[in-house]
Amino acid sequence: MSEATAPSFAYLGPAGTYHDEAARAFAHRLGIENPELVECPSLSEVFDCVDRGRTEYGVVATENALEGPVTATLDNFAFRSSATILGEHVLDIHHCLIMHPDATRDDVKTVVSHPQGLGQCRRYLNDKLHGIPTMTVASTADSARRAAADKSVAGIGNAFAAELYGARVEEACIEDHFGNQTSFALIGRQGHVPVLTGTKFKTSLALFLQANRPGALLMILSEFAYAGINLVKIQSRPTKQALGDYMFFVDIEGSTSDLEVQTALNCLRLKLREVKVLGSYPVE
Ligand SMILES: O=C(O)C(=O)C[C@]1(C(=O)O)C=C[C@@H](O)C=C1
Repeated sequence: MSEATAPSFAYLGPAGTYHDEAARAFAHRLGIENPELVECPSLSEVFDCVDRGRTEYGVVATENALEGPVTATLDNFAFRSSATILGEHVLDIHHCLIMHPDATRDDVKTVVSHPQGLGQCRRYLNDKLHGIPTMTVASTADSARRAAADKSVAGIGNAFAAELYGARVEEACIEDHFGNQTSFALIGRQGHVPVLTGTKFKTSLALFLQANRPGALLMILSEFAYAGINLVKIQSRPTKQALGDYMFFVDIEGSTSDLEVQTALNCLRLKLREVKVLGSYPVE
C-alpha cells in the first residue's frame, strides 16, 4: 500500500527564512506533522506553485510592523494570482548580525539581506556599521549562507539560519524596535475549502475603481458603514496604469458567509470595476 504524501507548502527559501518558520507554524496549526516544504526563489513563484497546483499551500509575508506592506505580495494578489487566503500568522522577528565564523567586524565590507531585513535594521546599520555598503539578496537565509562563505560579507537573519549554514551570530536582536513582527498569509488555490476554524473572521478584498473621481473612496467606505461593517485595514497601491492611479486593499471584520458582508460586496460590485475577494479566514 502506498503511503499518502504529506500536504505541501511553497515558501520563500532557502531553508532558514522567516517564511520557513511561518510555513512550519501553519503546518503545526493544521495538525500536519511532516509537511513537504517546497523552496521558492521569490514570492511570485510561491504564488505560481499554488495557482498551478504544484503545492497545496503557499506562505507569503503580507506586512511588517516597521516597514509596512510587503508590496510583492500585494501586487501578486492584485494583478497576477487567483489564490485565496486561508489564514494568517504573526511571527516575532528578531534579527541577528551574521558573520563568517573567523571574521571580525573589521573584515566586513558589505552587509547583505532581504530588503525588509535591511529596512528593519536601518538605524542599527547607520549607528553600528556606518558607511558600510548594503546589498539586497533574495532572503535573510540567503544572506546567512553568503556570510558563511565570505569573511567580507555580513548577513541579517535569524539565529537558526546562521547555525544551519555554518556562520555565527555576531550580535542578536539588532532590529530597530523590539516589537518587530511580520504577518504571513496561508494561501491555497481558488476555491480551496477553509482549513482553519475560529470564532472571529476577517475578509480581505482588492478593490478597483471605475474611474478616479471625487468621492470614490468615500463611496467605498460608505458601503461598509451602511452595512455596519468594521474596517480593519485600508491601503492603496498604484494600478500601474498611470501615475496617481490607485487601487485599494481593504480588510473588514466578518466573513463572506455573513449577510451584511454579502450586501456590502453586492453594492460595491455595482459601482466598482472589480471587487476581488482574496479570502475570509479566522483572525489569529
Ligand atoms: O528573508 C526572509 O527570511 C523572509 O522570510 C522574507 C521576509 C519578508 O518578506 O518580509 C519575512 C519576514 C521578515 O519581515 C523579513 C523578511
